[in-house]
Amino acid sequence: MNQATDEYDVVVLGAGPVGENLADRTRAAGLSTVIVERELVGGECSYWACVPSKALLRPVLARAEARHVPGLRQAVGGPLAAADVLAHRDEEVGDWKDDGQISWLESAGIDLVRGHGRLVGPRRVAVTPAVGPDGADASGGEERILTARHAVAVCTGTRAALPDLPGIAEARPWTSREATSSGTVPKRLIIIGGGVVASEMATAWNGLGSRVTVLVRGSGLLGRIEPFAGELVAETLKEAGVEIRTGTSVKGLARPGGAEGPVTVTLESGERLEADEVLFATGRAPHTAELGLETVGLEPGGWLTVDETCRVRDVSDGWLYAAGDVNHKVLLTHQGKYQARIAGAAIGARARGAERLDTGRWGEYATTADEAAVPQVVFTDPEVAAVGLTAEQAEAEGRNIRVVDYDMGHVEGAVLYADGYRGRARMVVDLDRGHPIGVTFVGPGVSELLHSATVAVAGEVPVERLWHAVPSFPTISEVWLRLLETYRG
Ligand SMILES: Cc1cc2nc3c(=O)[nH]c(=O)nc-3n(C[C@H](O)[C@H](O)[C@H](O)COP(=O)(O)OP(=O)(O)OC[C@H]3O[C@@H](n4cnc5c(N)ncnc54)[C@H](O)[C@@H]3O)c2cc1C
Ligand SMILES: NC(=O)c1ccc[n+]([C@@H]2O[C@H](COP(=O)([O-])OP(=O)(O)OC[C@H]3O[C@@H](n4cnc5c(N)ncnc54)[C@H](O)[C@@H]3O)[C@@H](O)[C@H]2O)c1
Repeated sequence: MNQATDEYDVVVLGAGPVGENLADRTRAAGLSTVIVERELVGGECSYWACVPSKALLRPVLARAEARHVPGLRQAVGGPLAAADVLAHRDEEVGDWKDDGQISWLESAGIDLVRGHGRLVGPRRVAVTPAVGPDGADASGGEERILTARHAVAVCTGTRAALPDLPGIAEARPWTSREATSSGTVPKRLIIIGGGVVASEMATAWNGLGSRVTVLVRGSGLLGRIEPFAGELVAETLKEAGVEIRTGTSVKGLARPGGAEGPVTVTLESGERLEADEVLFATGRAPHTAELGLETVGLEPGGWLTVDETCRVRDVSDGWLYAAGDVNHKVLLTHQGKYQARIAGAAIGARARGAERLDTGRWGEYATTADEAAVPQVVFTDPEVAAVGLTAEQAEAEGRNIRVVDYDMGHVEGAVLYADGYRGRARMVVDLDRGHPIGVTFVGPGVSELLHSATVAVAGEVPVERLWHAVPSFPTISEVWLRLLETYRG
């Protein structure tokens, strides 16, 4: 194999949203930057995760809301036009082609090398030909060595983690990839898992016409969020016809009739369930097994542990960074992009010779929000929007807290938004610090409310000052006023 060598200031591995943002920031800092991608520029998020899932969910949620608006509900009683929804999803992912993203890379002055990248010693990356999504060798056939004067940033993301169950390979289960890219609606779909992917995909495919059964190992949905959120989502899913079985474990799978035949799932109890497809929504595993980590003294296959600037710990000279899903701090696109902005700026500052960076709490070069103020919207019916700590997490940290709950069905803006509005809000206040450290909303239309809570939590806005942040009448945001009134008594 031929070998070509190129030198850059920064080499970024993985062109998902995080790699793209990191490369953008190092370019903005005046550093020559190359990005290596083995599949599609734009990453999992653009083609098999955030974007297609939300394209599938939008009509489902819009219809659910419209069904609660008097005068409108009669117009939206029928089924969704599934073929149109799937076609729109295909458009949103650019038919799984990355031309648009490539022109953006060019406009930003970032070089692209297609292929599988792996470390071959400190500051050195080998890129080997990768098979592109259309089956073609996408790298031009030669191995390239890229050397980095200042930094290598690993932004290689994750893949779906599958449990080791008898028959799982032969059963060819769906992962998040098939669940977000399927061109047909299965008649019967079993979903294994009770987290975010399971809840969103149950909402989407049930809305598109599948008969959905969700098998949850634990006691309910959305275990990392305030319990009332998962409870209301489960209640609404059940009302929409989804079967949810909690405390249920799977012990094996089979697809005896081959690819076209149904799949059988055997439960620990011995009961067998049949479906046309089975989706495993059982978490993520990092893309670090074939990254050459052993050549720089790190264990391959695990999550990369980083400091507050996203610099990988235990690598001498501090030239290796890891941002986004791969460092396991927070598996969310917006938070990975936040890490990318901070890591990119830190790489730039260090390349300019800065000796001490402000990495203190909320400092310019510290990813403090990863610990204190992570926002997340779950696009279920109803939506869930949460930032910061749950009451349980705050108590586990030993915080002196007060928890304030409010039934959003009593907020005039919510009453006008949807007939029979069901929703709840919770604010967790740190009594020693005097500001909210966690806020959770569940209810129709709450996603756009979340940023107000994120500003309050990240800004550490005192409760007394929030009293002067007047929400408009009659919006759902008046829930803030009700929470504050309840807090004050
Ligand atoms: C179904 C689903 C829905 C989601 N919805 C949301 C949502 O609504 N909002 C949200 O914030 N988050 C959502 N997420 C999470 C989100 O997708 C991830 O947090 C995000 O994609 C992480 O970005 P990343 O750039 O770190 O990794 P990725 O998006 O995974 O990108 C990594 C890139 O690196 C490439 N790569 C890997 N190894 C190599 C290598 N050795 N050489 C070259 N290239 C390599 C991959 O091909 C890929 O393009 C969702 C996840 C799933 C599964
Ligand atoms: N809207 C959003 O923000 C959004 C949407 C989708 C995904 N995501 C992100 O993607 C990540 C992955 O989502 P996910 O739902 O796959 O993971 P998750 O960690 O949220 O949930 C995994 C679920 O699978 C269960 N599970 C794990 N192993 C199992 C097994 N062997 N058998 C049965 N159940 C098992 C867990 O108990 C849990 O309920 C999340 O961290 C999430 O932040 C975000």
